[in-house]
Amino acid sequence: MSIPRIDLSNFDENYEKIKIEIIDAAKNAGFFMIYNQDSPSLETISDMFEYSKKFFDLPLKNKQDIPFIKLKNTGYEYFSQLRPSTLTVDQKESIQLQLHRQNENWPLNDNLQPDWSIKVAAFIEQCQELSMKLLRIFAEELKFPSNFFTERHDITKDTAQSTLRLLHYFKHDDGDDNDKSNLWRAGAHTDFDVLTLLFQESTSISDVEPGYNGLEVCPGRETFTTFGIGDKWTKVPAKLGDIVINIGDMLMSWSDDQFKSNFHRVRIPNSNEIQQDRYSIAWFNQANTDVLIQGPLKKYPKTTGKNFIEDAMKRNYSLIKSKEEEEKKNF
Ligand SMILES: O=C(O)CCC(=O)C(=O)O
Ligand SMILES: [Fe+2]
Repeated sequence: MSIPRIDLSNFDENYEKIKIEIIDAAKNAGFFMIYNQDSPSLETISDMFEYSKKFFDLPLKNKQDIPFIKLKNTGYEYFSQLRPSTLTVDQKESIQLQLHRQNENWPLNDNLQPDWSIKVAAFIEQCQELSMKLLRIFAEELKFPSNFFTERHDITKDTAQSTLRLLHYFKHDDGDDNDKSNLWRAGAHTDFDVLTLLFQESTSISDVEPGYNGLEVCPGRETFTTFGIGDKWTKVPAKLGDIVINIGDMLMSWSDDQFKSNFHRVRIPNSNEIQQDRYSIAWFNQANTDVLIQGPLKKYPKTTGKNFIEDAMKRNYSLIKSKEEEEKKNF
């Protein structure tokens, strides 16, 4: 299966055509790529990767000054994200940033400030604006008012849950001959959120460079409750400027499973491939904590933005526990 690539140029004039392409992609692949959006520009995206690297280049102890707070989904983590699909931790470090927590849990390091926070905040606002343009399409398809999702994703309120995540996957040592067969940059998972915008990096927009690749998606998931993992994976080449969009579990539920939240993963390059660090940036749109979530067909019981995320975390945790038990038995 190929991943649809959708041209967003002249968005207002081409709205109806773009809408058809996006809805088709959301109902089938669950993933698509967009390009030629007004904003963020290629230059802004490329600058964001430099700001991201500036942060990750800080000494570990400085990064750890911004602790990861699970329930707030904010802060810095280092080799700590355990995936139910693999029972191993992702080979990465990442920081999650929310606009309304700028004075609470953002890096204040002198090497970054003053412009780091200003640039990151401006980027968040651009991601938000682009996301709301896309979510209008989903709202209309579900016969909700056009601004339905915009009103429910207010990132200026204290109840906001949307998050920018800067990710850095470490380059593996050539000399390291430990078994990597079950190690992943990001183990297979679906996203909990409504809609994810994922920015990948390449040094040139025309050439795809194998060293930055690794993202793979698995289309064809039927329902978010099964945790079923298919085995046909499609490669999504890294290309600066192509924004990868995926539907998350929250929108799948909100659409009574019409839009598909699909599994994806990031693999470690094989020994015969170029070895290099990988950086990516994700913007996760999540409804405010107090928003009521239920699809037009009422397929699932009504829940709130807060409970939806907490339940997803609990489900993940219990899946890890039951898989660990199973492995112990088989040992
Ligand atoms: O880095 C990537 O390409 C994917 C990241 C991802 O899927 C996630 O953080 O949810
Ligand atoms: Fe993801």
